[in-house]
Amino acid sequence: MPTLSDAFGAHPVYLQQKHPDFNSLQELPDSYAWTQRDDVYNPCPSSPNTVLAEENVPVVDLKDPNAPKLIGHACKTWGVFQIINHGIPTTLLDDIERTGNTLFSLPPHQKLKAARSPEGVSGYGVARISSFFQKLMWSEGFTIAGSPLEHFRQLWPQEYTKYCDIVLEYEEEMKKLAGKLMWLMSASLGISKLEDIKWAGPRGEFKGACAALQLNSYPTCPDPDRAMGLAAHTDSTLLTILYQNGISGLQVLREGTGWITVPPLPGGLVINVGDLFHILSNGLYSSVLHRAVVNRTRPRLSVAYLYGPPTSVQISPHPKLVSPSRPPLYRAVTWNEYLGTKAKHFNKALSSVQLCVPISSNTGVQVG
Ligand SMILES: C=C1C[C@]23C[C@@]1(O)CC[C@H]2[C@@]12CCC[C@@](C)(C(=O)O1)[C@H]2[C@@H]3C(=O)O
Ligand SMILES: O=C(O)CCC(=O)C(=O)O
Ligand SMILES: [Fe+2]
Repeated sequence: MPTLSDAFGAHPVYLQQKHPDFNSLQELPDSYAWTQRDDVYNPCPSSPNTVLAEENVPVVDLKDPNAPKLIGHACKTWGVFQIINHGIPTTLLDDIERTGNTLFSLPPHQKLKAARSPEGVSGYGVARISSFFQKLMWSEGFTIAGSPLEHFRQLWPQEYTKYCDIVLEYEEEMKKLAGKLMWLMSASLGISKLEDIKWAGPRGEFKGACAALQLNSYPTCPDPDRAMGLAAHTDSTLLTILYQNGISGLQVLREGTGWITVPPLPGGLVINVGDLFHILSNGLYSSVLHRAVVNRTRPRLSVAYLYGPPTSVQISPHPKLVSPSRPPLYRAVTWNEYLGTKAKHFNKALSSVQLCVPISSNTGVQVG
């Protein structure tokens, strides 16, 4: 079976790998100064700025007996929600945060020893989506797909096993949580039997699921209003579980309203609906457009667990969500194929696999 690491072989991304030492800059270099024109994929250019939210991203307590219903409503109306009481130990969240902080605090030459290659997925570098923009983003990232061992050995020749263990434990816990969320989100669409999702396996544990871990660092910025931490995008995943340290920066686009900040909650995790779940739900749940902004005084760190199916499993609109009045809106794709599409078309990837668009929510369709 192909691995996530094979996804970009056909679509290498050549990026400037050398970052300035962010902390030494007193002024924002022009190459990092974004104007509205640079934010080409922002669908909301007339209100590019944050809206003081009258509405907040829903928060769901996983111990609440009403959680399945609340999750369904959040997915349908927002495409994103936060969870609390999810069972991930705070100590593990602290450990992964410390791992990220230690990694990004290493000297630039050390981090570059673990640089991501143009054809690769894993390693240190600028955001993969940078190639779609003229301006640079005020962030650095480290992607882990498969074992982090070789890269971590380069970063920390003495103590790499300690950090590997933390990453492995974090991935294991995230995988279990992602499986639970998959059932909660699917059940809210009426997909709740084991045989409804074949790749979930005989016990419904989604054992073959694939995932990547993305550590994002957003250093303090001398001119945050003109900088961009991570430009607007949707994740290509089924779902993403995002941990943010105590510092704000994540924003989601609320249709008709604008960019809304998702405040970090102590011990909370943000769940994004990704493009593959959008396809699976036949468009009933939309993947959420999100971005990260930066600030002048407090360095921010986020850790995204990007969760998807086994790379060669075809994801298509679920038969239970398809009817004569609502034919399949998307063609079947594997995650690997879709990552390739995303590497080529970026935010137009979803529409590039669209077969037709609904004219209204319940009636007919229009061929796209
Ligand atoms: C599995 C993956 C999803 C991702 C590409 C990747 O191979 C690993 C990094 C992921 C990430 C994180 C930042 C935003 C994003 C769009 C990107 O450029 O790299 C996502 C990718 C994605 O979801 O498509
Ligand atoms: O840093 C954040 O809040 C967002 C990160 C993100 O969107 C990603 O890693 O895909
Ligand atoms: Fe994202």
